[in-house]
Amino acid sequence: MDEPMQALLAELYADGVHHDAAEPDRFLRRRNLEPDTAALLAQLVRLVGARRVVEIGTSNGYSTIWLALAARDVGGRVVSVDTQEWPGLRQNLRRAGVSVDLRLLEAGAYLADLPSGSVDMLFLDAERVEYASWWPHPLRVLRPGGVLAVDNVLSHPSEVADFLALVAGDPRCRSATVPVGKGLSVTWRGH
Ligand SMILES: C[S@@+](CC[C@H](N)C(=O)[O-])C[C@H]1O[C@@H](n2cnc3c(N)ncnc32)[C@H](O)[C@@H]1O
Repeated sequence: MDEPMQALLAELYADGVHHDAAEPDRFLRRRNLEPDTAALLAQLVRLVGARRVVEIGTSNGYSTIWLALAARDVGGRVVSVDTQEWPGLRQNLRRAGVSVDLRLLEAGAYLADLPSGSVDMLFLDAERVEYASWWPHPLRVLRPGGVLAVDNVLSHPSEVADFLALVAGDPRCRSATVPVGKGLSVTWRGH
């Protein structure tokens, strides 16, 4: 990544931390991904060669930019889903020079409508307690060999426990928790 892009991402992240510290309402905080987690996620996109990347939880586009840069490296694209469009989102994507397919939808409904096996990498970063209610679609939409990544599994274990138990109960899944940022669960979906 070149220096101007590194500087833009550092600026967005610092601005988000500053914004969130002054915002008492959790639902109005940007809650951007930690930079180390974002870097790992982006590298997974490249390693997997994930051309069809879906992100659940766009916020103002911080993690989306990381994912879109990586997807572009492997000739892919990102669809990012959120129930609302956050101030500054389109401007941030424009500044980063990335093109992303934005969907203003409830994620459970979006995933339920996707064809089976149509996604190479799915990243969940939304309201964690809702994930289990989206089952089986988060796994169904992944192609064999695809990857499911879930943030906050160490910071909010009880909120993701039901969902991770569903994943663990599927014999096709091989999962690992990476102690980066707030804890990233990474699952490989086998055949
Ligand atoms: C933690 S923030 C996402 C942060 C973002 N990934 C980043 O790193 O910049 C969570 C986002 O999920 C969205 N969200 C919450 N529940 C959702 C749902 N059911 N469907 C789609 N988006 C949802 C919220 O509006 C919010 O923007």
